[in-house]
Amino acid sequence: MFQEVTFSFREINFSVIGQYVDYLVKEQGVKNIFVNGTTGEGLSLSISERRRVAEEWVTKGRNKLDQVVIHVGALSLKESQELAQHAAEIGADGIAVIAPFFLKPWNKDVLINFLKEVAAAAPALPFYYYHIPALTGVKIRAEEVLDGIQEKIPTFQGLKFSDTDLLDFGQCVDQNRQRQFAFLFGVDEQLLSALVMGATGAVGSTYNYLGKKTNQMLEAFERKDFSSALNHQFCIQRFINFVVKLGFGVSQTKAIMTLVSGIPMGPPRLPLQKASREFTDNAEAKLRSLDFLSFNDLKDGNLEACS
Ligand SMILES: CC(=O)N[C@H](C=O)[C@@H](O)[C@H](O)[C@H](O)CO
Ligand SMILES: CC(=O)C(=O)O
Repeated sequence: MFQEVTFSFREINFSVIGQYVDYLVKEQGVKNIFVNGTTGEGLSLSISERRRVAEEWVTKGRNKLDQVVIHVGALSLKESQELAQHAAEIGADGIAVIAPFFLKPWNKDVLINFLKEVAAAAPALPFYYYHIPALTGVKIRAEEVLDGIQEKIPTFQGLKFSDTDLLDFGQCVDQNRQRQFAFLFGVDEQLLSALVMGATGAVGSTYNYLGKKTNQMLEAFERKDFSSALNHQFCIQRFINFVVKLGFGVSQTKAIMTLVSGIPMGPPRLPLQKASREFTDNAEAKLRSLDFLSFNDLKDGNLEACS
């Protein structure tokens, strides 16, 4: 959600967050929000911007959203603690932390020591570890991180797992069956497989615009209608597979969010670059042919349509 100010710098447009809360709840059926993570370019924001974004989501989401979890990971432990404490002060429902990714923890114990210090700054808030090895470069397996974590971090509540290693994910679930952890899966195109493995929820970028579709898949899974759950997953895959081939990342996600919601997300911030017009046009055509965007003039005889 950035507003173009000059050619080289973008400021956050806080004023659309309230509108976006209503959009997510009403149009996408999304009532749990993960703030300042990957999609929100949390690591590209200043600390004061992160504080303001968090405040805006918590305030505008009051009585509308179920949970607002703030990502407070940072390279500086001190900054991370400041953000954790701030999340507690504003009444957020939880905090999440990625592994520090410049000077990196080299083993599980060191990573836990870091996470523990952040969690201690918000001792009343549920704590989530955000595992995203492809972006942090910290490849310590989540299953190892979770082993004994509650003794070190009493507020530990769950894992946000953004990786395709379903052996690791499955073992996280299997080894912690007696504990009431949340296992939140973060690879949207594989969510159904993760549900089978025991995922209890999902956090992902595509739920901004495929939330409704994904909820249909979750409902089908709940009623054990696996063939329609699979149809929904395949529909979602068709779209993601298409955009992945065009080059898909946070910038492109932002363009699609603007397109589908009609609420201007603005361009991303450097080092990211705005998605090309060509990308957006192609993505839009695909969304229409899959019937993910309404007023579809291809409806009759459209074999690809998903709904
Ligand atoms: C790297 C990244 O951004 N991961 C997101 C969540 O963690 C996902 O939601 C993906 O954007 C999505 O699965 C599409 O590949
Ligand atoms: C998509 C997601 O999980 C994130 O923005 O961190």
